[in-house]
Amino acid sequence: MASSPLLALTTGEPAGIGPDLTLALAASWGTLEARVVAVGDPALLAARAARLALDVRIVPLADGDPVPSPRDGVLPVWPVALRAPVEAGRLDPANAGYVLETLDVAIAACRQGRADAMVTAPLHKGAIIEGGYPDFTGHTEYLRDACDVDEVVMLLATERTEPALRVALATTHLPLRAVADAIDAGGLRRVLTILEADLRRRFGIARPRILVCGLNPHAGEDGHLGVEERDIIAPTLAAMRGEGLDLVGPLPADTLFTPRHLADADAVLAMYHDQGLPVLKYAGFGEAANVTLGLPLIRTSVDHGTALDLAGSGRAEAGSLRVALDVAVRMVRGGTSRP
Ligand SMILES: NC(=O)c1ccc[n+]([C@@H]2O[C@H](COP(=O)([O-])OP(=O)(O)OC[C@H]3O[C@@H](n4cnc5c(N)ncnc54)[C@H](O)[C@@H]3O)[C@@H](O)[C@H]2O)c1
Ligand SMILES: N[C@H](C(=O)O)[C@H](O)COP(=O)(O)O
Repeated sequence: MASSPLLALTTGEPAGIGPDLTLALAASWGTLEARVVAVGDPALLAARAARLALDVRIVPLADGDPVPSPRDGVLPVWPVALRAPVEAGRLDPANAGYVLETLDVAIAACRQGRADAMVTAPLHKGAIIEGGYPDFTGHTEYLRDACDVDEVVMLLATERTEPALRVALATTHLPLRAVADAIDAGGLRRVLTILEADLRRRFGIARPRILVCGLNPHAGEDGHLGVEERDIIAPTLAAMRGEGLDLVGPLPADTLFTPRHLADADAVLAMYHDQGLPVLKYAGFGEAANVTLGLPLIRTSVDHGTALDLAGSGRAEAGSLRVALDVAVRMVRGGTSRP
């Protein structure tokens, strides 16, 4: 029998809730149809397990050791050494290099065929930047550069809604002031091309219908409240419709996210982070996954951040990490129409 998919789970910011959530899942893997190897510091994980009173045995693996099938109370680990001691809830930028090394280990494993997908627990962007990586803006952009591709697309998805809600972003981690300048026809075309292709390839949707938000209030009000819809978004959508894509818009974002529009949509493309993600998180926080499209590997993540206020408390909820693992398994298996 073929072995189940192998997921490399990076444990994220060591002072945050990533270690806690990883351990909570390892205490009881449930119906997970995959093997999981955590990527992180074994001593950190053992200390956090003790603090949380979780009965989880940390099993560091050496290069080439097989990753066993999941067993409750056992967490296999590909070891990466912390750079500085960790106190739950207190950031130390000295560990920026540690966090990035966990990503590098998982990326290499996926690219070399030693893992089928990577799943990432949250990191703290500010701590990475202050730790000596001033250009860092997030996993999404780091993966784009590490995999040497020009463009990637951030998509968050939840099944808590009916139908499932998937929201992709035309721009990711940018100051709001820079958003309008970042929207151009070439970039929008690249994002839509990746989104449409990966909805087919990774999610098994034969002909995805994508709703596209305008940038400005009321989608620019015919050019009276902004010109990006008239000059960039509408012409790009028209051209790509002519190439066979099922694109609707640009629609006013305030009413796009209503049941009438969403009923037959496979995804929404929002123009910027806080146009799309608050809606997705309002609908599905704790039961959503973040997926990076356009990569030569599969990467999923949680829908939340490092929650420093909860680290080490036992009060962080592992629902989104569990969804991220399940979505990765489905993507490895060649896609599904959901989520
Ligand atoms: N995938 C990722 O790596 C990722 C995702 C989002 C945010 N971040 C980063 O995390 C850091 C903190 O971001 P933030 O404060 O905006 O968001 P956050 O998600 O860390 O916290 C927002 C609120 O949600 C709560 N919360 C978050 N996760 C929870 C969980 N699993 N269970 C229960 N409550 C939870 C927190 O306690 C807090 O009240 C930032 O550096 C941000 O960039 C990383
Ligand atoms: N934009 C994401 C969210 O709000 O959930 C988050 O910042 C994570 O981004 P990366 O996966 O690029 O780190």
